Amino acid sequence: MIVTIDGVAASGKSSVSGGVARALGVPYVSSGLLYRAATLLGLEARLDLHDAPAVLAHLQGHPLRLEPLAGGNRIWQGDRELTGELHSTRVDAGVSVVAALPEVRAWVDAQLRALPAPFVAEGRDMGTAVFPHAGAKFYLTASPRIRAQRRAQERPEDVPAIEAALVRRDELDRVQSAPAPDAVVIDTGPLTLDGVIQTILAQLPAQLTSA
Ligand SMILES: Nc1ncnc2c1ncn2[C@@H]1O[C@H](COP(=O)(O)OP(=O)(O)O)[C@@H](O)[C@H]1O
Ligand SMILES: Nc1ccn([C@@H]2O[C@H](COP(=O)(O)OP(=O)(O)O)[C@@H](O)[C@H]2O)c(=O)n1
Repeated sequence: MIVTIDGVAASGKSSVSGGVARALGVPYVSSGLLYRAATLLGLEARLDLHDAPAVLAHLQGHPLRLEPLAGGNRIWQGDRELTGELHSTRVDAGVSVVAALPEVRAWVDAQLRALPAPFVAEGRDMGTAVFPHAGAKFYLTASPRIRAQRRAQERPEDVPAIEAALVRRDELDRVQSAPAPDAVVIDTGPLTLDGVIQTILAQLPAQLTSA
């Protein structure tokens, strides 16, 4: 059983996926961490992030391991844990460039498809490209201002700067970030985190919640 939760930047995907996954007793899978880790490695190696062969060769030489736990995902390169370094402003600024490289997307998709189900998968294209046969699909939205206000709790910049960066990233991510035709779209703006989680749980097919 796979449930997909896609959506725009800072719409609540990872917090909501964690809550849904805990309620179902399964792990969640944060696909964005793989793109973020690929970006961090590329920045550290001073690669041109537009250079697909260079980024891919570097990834193949420095394999990443995603640990999809219900309580929060962790990601490793060899013995080094990268998780705490992935939500910086510099990774935010570079990640959409790396995520636009088809070779990197194919590499990430292969990592994700190798994970053992059941799980909740969150990202941009979980319900469209990666797991089109998922048992239930959701897509989260909220206005840029609300998302920036939420993210301001986690970043040093002020709300207008965060909002501008989110809008720019939404634009760069637009190609791979569209709701699946069979996804339920949820505007999280007027809802609490728990409200979003309960909305999703209430819409899951009975066979998923009893599995
Ligand atoms: N519906 C909501 N109401 C209030 N805060 C929320 C809601 N959803 C998410 N948040 C908060 O917004 C921030 C961004 O959420 P996060 O799960 O990291 O989003 P994403 O994975 O889409 O980037 C977190 O601080 C989270 O607690
Ligand atoms: N399935 C995915 C997940 C993330 N991404 C890319 O990775 C970036 C970071 O995604 P994320 O989900 O960790 O971060 P937020 O957008 O939630 O801040 C996105 O801006 C996309 O460029 C993607 O292209 N496809």
